[in-house]
Amino acid sequence: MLKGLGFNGDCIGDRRRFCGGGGEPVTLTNVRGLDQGREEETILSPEPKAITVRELCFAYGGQAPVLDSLSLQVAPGERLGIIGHNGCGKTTLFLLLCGLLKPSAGTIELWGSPLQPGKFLPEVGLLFQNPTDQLFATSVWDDIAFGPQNMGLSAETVAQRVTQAAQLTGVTALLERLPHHLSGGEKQMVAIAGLLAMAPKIFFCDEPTASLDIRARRQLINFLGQFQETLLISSHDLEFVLEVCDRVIVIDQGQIVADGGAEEIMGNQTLMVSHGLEKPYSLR
Ligand SMILES: Nc1ncnc2c1ncn2[C@@H]1O[C@H](COP(=O)(O)OP(=O)(O)OP(=O)(O)O)[C@@H](O)[C@H]1O
Repeated sequence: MLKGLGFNGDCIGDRRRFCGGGGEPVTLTNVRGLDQGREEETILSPEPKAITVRELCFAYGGQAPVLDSLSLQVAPGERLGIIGHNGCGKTTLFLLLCGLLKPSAGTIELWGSPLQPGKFLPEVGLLFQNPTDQLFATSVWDDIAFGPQNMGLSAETVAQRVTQAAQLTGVTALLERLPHHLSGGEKQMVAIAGLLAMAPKIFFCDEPTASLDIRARRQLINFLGQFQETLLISSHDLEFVLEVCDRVIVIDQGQIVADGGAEEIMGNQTLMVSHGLEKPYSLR
């Protein structure tokens, strides 16, 4: 869970600066396909991991470590579910991976380059647990446009990005509305549209189904099912994780205690219970 943005002085900068994106048009299916330079590089040399974390440690303001020598690799295009009991450090890990928190020790690389905490990350999108944390403009259009505008794109390109992102997330009819008058599910889809408008290459979703009803949850599953970039989802909605993610890690006591196929990990009753989790109903 996100405990506000006052991270005892460990938090770096403004969240909107980090909900960045790449330079490509917004589509669910062709974002990587459009990136021909990267395809050519792939032929010449193996593509670096999207995320490489080595011995990552973090503690909030002199408290006990939340993350304790955690190491992780995520391949480009992988869909990784992050599960664990309340307070195990899932949100903290996302904030570190976005450069919003600075590690106490250890290293983080995105596509083979060291992450510099506090630096603008044009290709990383973080969907906050509470969509209200992400919306602040006086119209949905302005909210979705905020990111592309801050990337220095032309007014025409910004308008295109807003239109495309709104279509992809099904919020076109809401574009003139006040974000704070929307329902929880509508806010969530608008927040996603705002991130997509920046064409992120890595998308972190923190508890994305928390405020969604069954229909909106299904819409999100369908949506993320088509998303082709690297996707990391932290959630207590294990059925959701099962549907969207291929791989799952379990975090406990600051470390990854299990890592494998989603069904393999979440179907293991002993493992799940021993880390304060329950086997999803559909795997019983
Ligand atoms: N700003 C903060 N200052 C001090 N401690 C914090 C802060 N934010 C989180 N914590 C603590 O760090 C630990 C990890 O919190 P975090 O939100 O990362 O866990 P989580 O796995 O996302 O939890 P949940 O499943 O409940 O959302 C918790 O013990 C929490 O109380």
